[in-house]
Amino acid sequence: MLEVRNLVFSYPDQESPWNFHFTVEPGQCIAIHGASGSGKSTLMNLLAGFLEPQSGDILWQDESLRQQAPWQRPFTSVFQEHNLFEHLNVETNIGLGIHPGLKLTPENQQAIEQGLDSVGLEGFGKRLPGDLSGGQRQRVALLRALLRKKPILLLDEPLTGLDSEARDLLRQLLLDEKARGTLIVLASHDKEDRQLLADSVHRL
Ligand SMILES: Nc1ncnc2c1ncn2[C@@H]1O[C@H](COP(=O)(O)OP(=O)(O)OP(=O)(O)O)[C@@H](O)[C@H]1O
Repeated sequence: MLEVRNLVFSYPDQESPWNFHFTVEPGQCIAIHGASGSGKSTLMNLLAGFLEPQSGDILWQDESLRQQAPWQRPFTSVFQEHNLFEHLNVETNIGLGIHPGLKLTPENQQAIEQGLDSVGLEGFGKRLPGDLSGGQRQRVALLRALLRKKPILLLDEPLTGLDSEARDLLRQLLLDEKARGTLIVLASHDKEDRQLLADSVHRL
């Protein structure tokens, strides 16, 4: 279980701090719902370890993550910026997610190829991110996150701006991922995404 226990955080000069508190089981999706500026991305950054809370704790399988660096935590994330390396092709960007030293096995290579097919990007492996559309970059970032095989996916508006075909494809991919036991924390403005994917909603 993922337990976010009274996680208190405020930016300097902020009047009232956030206090995030919820639990989620493996294989379930919690949607983080709130107006623009309500703190969804802030919560994602606290979970991922990019921001330090003032108090409270994050527990995964009863173990505190507070002292763990971002790379040690059980999360993989797709944030709005996508963070693709512009000078490296799609395959290499995804490969770096699987193995930071790019020591990829033939099985890894095959998973990348099959993964590109599954997100509708067959044959795009050798392209540079600059030669992709926004929606295609988004799919590469999501595939990279999925292939890292971490137990928890942090998704900040992962399907925004995609056409309906790509959206349906990725929604199904996320449902499959849940069925495999992956826990998903999803920040989304989209009501349909929340209805389709989420088992619970945390309102900010
Ligand atoms: N580094 C920062 N320093 C001070 N205030 C910040 C900082 N980053 C974000 N904020 C403020 O914190 C609030 C929450 O921001 P956050 O990005 O978490 O909201 P959000 O719910 O993800 O919004 P959106 O839906 O528009 O992406 C906003 O009022 C924002 O201006």
